[in-house]
Amino acid sequence: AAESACRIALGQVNQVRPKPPLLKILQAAGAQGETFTLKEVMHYLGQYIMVRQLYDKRQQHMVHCGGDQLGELLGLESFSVKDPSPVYDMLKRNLTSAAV
Ligand SMILES: C[C@@H](c1ccc(Cl)cc1)n1cnc(-c2ccccc2)c1-c1c(C(=O)NCCN2CCN(C3CCCCC3)CC2)[nH]c2cc(Cl)ccc12
Repeated sequence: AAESACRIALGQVNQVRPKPPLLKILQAAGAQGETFTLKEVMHYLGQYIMVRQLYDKRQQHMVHCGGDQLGELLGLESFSVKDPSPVYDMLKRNLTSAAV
């Protein structure tokens, strides 16, 4: 109890550890370190899409990731940011809890 309270105090909880293929993508978007909050993972994935210009300039909610490492991880050619489920499924496969 004391230790978990300490972790909460230090903001250690809800950190996740991306697996290597996902970590590489986050680092390409400027991420430092090996554990992140889910919010940070989403931020860096968004940055990655922007930097790699993977979003459709005309339909800006569409992401065309076929041929990119992101598409490999998602197992998709394209997806809409309006339907985050494929991204959450990918994160379930590529994040481990860093709590321990
Ligand atoms: C709600 C949020 C979201 C977040 C998670 C999910 Cl699974 C879906 C949706 N979202 C809404 N549009 C986007 C987006 C759209 C196009 C290009 C880049 C990001 C995002 C994404 C963010 C993000 O951190 N978003 C901050 C504000 N965004 C507004 C859109 N802005 C751009 C839109 C295209 C034109 C340039 C600005 C960038 C900042 N992170 C993501 C990561 C992925 Cl795997 C997919 C999409 C996003």
